[in-house]
Amino acid sequence: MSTPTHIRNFCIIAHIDHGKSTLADRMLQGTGVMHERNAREQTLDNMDLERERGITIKASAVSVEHEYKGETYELNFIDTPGHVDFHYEVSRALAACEGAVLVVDATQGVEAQTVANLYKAVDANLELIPVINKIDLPSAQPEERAMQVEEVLGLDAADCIMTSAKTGVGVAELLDAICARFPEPQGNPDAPLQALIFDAIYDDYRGVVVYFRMMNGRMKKGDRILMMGAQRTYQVTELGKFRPEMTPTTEAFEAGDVGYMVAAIKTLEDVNIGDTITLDTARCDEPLPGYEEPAPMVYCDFYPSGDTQFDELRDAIARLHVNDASYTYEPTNSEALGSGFRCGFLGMLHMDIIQERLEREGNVSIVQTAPTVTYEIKIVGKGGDTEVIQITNPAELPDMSKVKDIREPIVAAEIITPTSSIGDIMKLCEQRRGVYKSQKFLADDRQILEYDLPLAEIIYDFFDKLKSITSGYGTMDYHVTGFNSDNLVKMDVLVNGNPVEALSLIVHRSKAEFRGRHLLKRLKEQIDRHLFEIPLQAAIGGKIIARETIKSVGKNVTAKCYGGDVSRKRKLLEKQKKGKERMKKVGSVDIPQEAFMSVLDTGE
Ligand SMILES: Nc1nc2c(ncn2[C@@H]2O[C@H](COP(=O)(O)OP(=O)(O)OP(=O)(O)O)[C@@H](O)[C@H]2O)c(=O)[nH]1
Repeated sequence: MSTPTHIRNFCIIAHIDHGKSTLADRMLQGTGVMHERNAREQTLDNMDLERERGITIKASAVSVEHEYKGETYELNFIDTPGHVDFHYEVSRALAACEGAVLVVDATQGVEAQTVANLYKAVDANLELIPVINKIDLPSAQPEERAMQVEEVLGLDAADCIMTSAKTGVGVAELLDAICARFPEPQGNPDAPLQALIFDAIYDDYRGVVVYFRMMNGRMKKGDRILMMGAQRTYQVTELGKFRPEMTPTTEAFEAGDVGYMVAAIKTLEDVNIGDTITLDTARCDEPLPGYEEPAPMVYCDFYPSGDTQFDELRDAIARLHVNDASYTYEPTNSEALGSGFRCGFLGMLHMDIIQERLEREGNVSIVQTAPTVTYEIKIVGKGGDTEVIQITNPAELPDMSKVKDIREPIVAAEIITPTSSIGDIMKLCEQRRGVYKSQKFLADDRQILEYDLPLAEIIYDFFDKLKSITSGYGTMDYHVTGFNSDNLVKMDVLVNGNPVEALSLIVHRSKAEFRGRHLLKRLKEQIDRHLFEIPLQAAIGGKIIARETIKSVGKNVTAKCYGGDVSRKRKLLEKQKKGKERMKKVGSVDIPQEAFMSVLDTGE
């Protein structure tokens, strides 16, 4: 393997869509790993879902060689996601690197996640190279953006490298700067082995494939290794590099190297991202610091639907968890919906992605319930003592006579918006029970607004609202700071007289009636007419606050096609069949998947 003086480990960070993945691809071409002709677009976004959505979900690693001043350097780089839900992936990537390339779109400038990711890199003590990308675009303002990088981020404007990931301009200069400016990895190859697990995937044939960064010592094929957290030993059967496909090597890995390892690991729990690998025979004293466990913010239930059995869903969830340990799951049982899993996610996009990956990669069909946040509940125990419990499901709320206080998670939000939208954004924040903190002028007629907001008020549609108010220019970053009590109540929803726990939610009292009425309207649209009339009711503590009725329908649903149009009739039947695959029966009423998501539309 290369000597540490000629290794550079770095990651690429940026606000979403500023061009990280495209730039990473260009760098692969620039180092001759891929030829332009046969380059598949976005090589590193290798999940189908990533290509379809045009976003990076998982960090991915690649090793390339680059000639600089007549010498060969090995560059190990990790592409990271930009969306706020995937900050956790970014932090993980940073811990395996000495440097970070910070990409800023020359047409957009510094955005909310540019700032957030920069802070993370600085906290991790990484050297930074700022890059102004997309300079080929007519609206690009590279010099102004470089000045903004200096003024807002405190990095030297003169250090910025101007690139176009589209045309390749500046990419060679960037590769040279990486060799020249990023420090070589520290670490002692003669010390006991310490390797950091920064990612893993499950392969049906080879078991868990572990992605790791060597911090100290050496590792080679045949070594008996110990996973320090799990306290399990394994024999390494394959070591390799990402070029960008996994490519086995027979050489030993040394401090500074990045690669993957196969060791016939079939027990998923034995591999924990952030854990330290050492040699079984010459163990290191201490594991590496590892990662801070990310706290899930949003919870929902997954139930098997259609042909999927509970066991199949459990296996799919456990397997995907190896690759993304940031979601949590535990079995749950609902009277109405049967056996399923209560799962926790880092945000709404994360939840969507996991659900879609489970269906695609795990081949299961899922009915998902409405997402909610965690609540802290102060309850009065037996002898009058108070106790605080956390619930992740409104259905778990204890009897209200015992509840002293309901507290909800609060986030500190940083919103970057054009000055022209500032009034409307403030109105939106106030409507969402936000508390104003500060306002700062940024540059080129934009402002940074800081608000404390209840998480429950922003997870659903806040981001869409922000985008539409600012014609797409507003961006936001946030992190949870704590819990606050407020006038919160639980709202139950009854379908045909049966309370459906999966539809109940905790809302602010001042909004309960409005939300209840709106939710029932949406449910009425989503639930098909049955042979009988279905009353829908929203209630707080037994008191009905809103009601709607779904009228009954005759037996033949196709009757409304007036007999004539055969293709339309067929389409309607097909639609019904498809809908049924993702349906849950509550009492005698079929509730489709969409109905469980009705709460996402707050109507505000
Ligand atoms: N004109 C132009 N377009 C670019 C350039 N770099 C990237 N793009 C385009 O910008 C869009 C976003 O690029 P990505 O590479 O997916 O951005 P990203 O930062 O990886 O996005 P996430 O991974 O989702 O955070 C794509 O449509 C790219 O084709 C560039 O230098 N010039």
